[in-house]
Amino acid sequence: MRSFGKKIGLVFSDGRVWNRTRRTVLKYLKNFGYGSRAMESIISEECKALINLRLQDAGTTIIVNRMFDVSIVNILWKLVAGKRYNLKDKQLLSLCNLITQSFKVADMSGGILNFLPFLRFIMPNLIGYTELKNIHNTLYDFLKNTIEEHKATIDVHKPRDVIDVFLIESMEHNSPTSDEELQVICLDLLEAGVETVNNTAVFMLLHIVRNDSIQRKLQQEIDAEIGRSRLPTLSHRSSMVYTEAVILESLRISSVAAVGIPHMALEDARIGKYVIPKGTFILLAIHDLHNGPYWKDPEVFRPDRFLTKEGNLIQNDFFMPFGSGKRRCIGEGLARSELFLFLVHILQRFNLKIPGGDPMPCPEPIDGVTLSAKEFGIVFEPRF
Ligand code: HEM
Repeated sequence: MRSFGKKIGLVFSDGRVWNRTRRTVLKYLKNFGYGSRAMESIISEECKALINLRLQDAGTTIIVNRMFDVSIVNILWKLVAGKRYNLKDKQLLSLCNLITQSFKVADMSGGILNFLPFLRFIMPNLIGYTELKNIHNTLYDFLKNTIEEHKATIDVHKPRDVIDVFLIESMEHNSPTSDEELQVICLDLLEAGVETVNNTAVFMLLHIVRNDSIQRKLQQEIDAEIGRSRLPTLSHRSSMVYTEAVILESLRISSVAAVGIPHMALEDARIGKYVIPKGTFILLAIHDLHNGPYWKDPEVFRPDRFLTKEGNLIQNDFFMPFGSGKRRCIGEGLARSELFLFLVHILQRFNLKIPGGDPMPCPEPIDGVTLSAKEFGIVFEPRF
């Protein structure tokens, strides 16, 4: 339903289609700076724009739940579609809103629609089919227009972005990527890359605003390593282990990709006393793994659990927010760079306060394809 009745794209495909698509997408993203200094400067520009926006509304209550959406799309879209949107752009905000809505209609198992698909003929409204269909139609209209605009202005000798390279490849080869495939790949990147990072960043702010001492410690590290006038860069990461530990602890306690992305057993298998027949649909219980007894006090937000006594970061086999193995997330590097730069830019410039009269924001998540925080506000108080 999400991919024109075919198993295409990156996130929900498998076998040869998946293999080819994953390799090609990564290659093309890297051609346009993915994982390089160019990527860092794109993230930095978006951080600066976000800080300017927060300076304009400093001192007032900001509902932060969708605060990073447009910045994150801009970072990804600069590589994929060569485009940037104003942080208040109405069309983009409404598209992000649609993605958020679609992530709440179902969960990663696909919900009732996935297990009893015939129900879409009997009660399409009740099981969310109609809503999902409408949302996907609008998202695909947007992507189709974006691809058409590229076709109209393309110069085959000067590809501008990932969409251009896919189109040129299609013109030059016998087994081209169809427009439908390209649309699904773009949707995969948007859906996998925006909600996950936004929701993690929002949970990170939530845990920080709930814990004054953690906020102070972060600001002390920022002041000591970067100061107030220098621009934060990714090179500061290696010396800012407490900040890194706060990011890891946010990824642990509020694991937004709670059950990862569905896998399938390719062969009959046995795990302990369980037999997993070939073809079984499998979800990873990432959120449970990260909040289970191994962590001793899993319900406490305690970044120090990721630090040794000497202050080095601890690698942990029980920690896999980006999955594991061949299908591991392709956006881990980007997501971690975004989380670091968002956090450091914000706390360099602002104290985060719970608005007077508001209760402490609640870390209990809302269920969905990715977990999200319940609505809460923050006052951004300039530090200087
Ligand atoms: C905090 C942010 C993120 C989290 C927690 C996250 C988590 C995950 C997880 C758990 C998986 C499934 C891995 C598995 O099955 O083993 C995954 C897959 C994926 N992620 Fe992310 N992700 C994040 C950000 C991103 C970003 C920024 C992008 C965009 C570039 C992205 C693109 C993808 C794609 C395309 C896949 C499917 C890979 C495949 O099936 O080959 N993710 N992610």
